[in-house]
Amino acid sequence: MSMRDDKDLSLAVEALLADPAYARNPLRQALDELYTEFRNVLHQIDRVTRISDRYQSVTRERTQSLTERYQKQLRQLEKMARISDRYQSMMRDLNEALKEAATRDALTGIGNRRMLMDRLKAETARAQRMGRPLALALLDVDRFKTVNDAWGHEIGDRALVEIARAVSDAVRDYDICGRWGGEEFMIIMPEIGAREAVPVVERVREAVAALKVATPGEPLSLSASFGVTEWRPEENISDTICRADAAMFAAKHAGRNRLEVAA
Ligand SMILES: Nc1nc2c(ncn2[C@@H]2O[C@H](COP(=O)(O)OP(=O)(O)OP(=O)(O)O)[C@@H](O)[C@H]2O)c(=O)[nH]1
Repeated sequence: MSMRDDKDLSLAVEALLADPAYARNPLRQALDELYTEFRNVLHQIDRVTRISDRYQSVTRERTQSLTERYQKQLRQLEKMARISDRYQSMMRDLNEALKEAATRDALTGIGNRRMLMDRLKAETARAQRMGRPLALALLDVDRFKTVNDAWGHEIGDRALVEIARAVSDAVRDYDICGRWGGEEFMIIMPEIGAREAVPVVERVREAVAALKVATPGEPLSLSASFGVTEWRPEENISDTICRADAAMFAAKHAGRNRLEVAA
């Protein structure tokens, strides 16, 4: 029954009940009771409808606010994930830079003593595993104190930079060179023994001797003494280094600008 029918029926029933002509009609009492019951039912339906509407609107609001909160948290999480990604990539770059700084010599730009030690460990392990030889050379610049004394520390530094470049350029692609400390450099030569290392080191010696470092006066010539040896299977790397050092001192005593081999 539509709202309109409902209203018309109510009006009709009320008119019938109010009409004195039907006051004694035996059906009037039953109609009155039925009508009262009908009004009560209508009233209850109305209440239930209003409660249901209110419940629906509360539920809608709650769902909406939950969705909003969820979206907000999602946005915050996305932002945090972006920040974390950026932070991680910064940490990676920083790590790389630190690693680079920790293994590079600040003055000459070639590897430092730490890099040399790392590579020595790796190369001896590899030589041991593959049963291959490994040669090592130590280079000490001759009378370097006189360079500093005559031209000052700055020109001394420039000379070291040029020596580092000359050594790097003269060795083979797969050789490893670095600054061992002060005016000392090391060359690690995988896959060859001391005897085969001689021409390589001789080339390095000639390259250093050919350098002409600019000074306010005459260009400065330099030379270096070399000790060459090879790693013996099973031996500790510090023993190999000691042997190369002793050979280098022998080269100094023999007149400098030369190499000595300790097989
Ligand atoms: N300019 C400069 N000089 C350095 C550096 N590191 C070490 N030296 C200098 O290198 C010189 C090494 O001198 P010595 O060990 O006495 O030996 P040398 O004069 O080279 O003589 P021999 O080794 O006997 O041929 C010292 O004067 C150090 O101050 C550096 O980074 N820059």
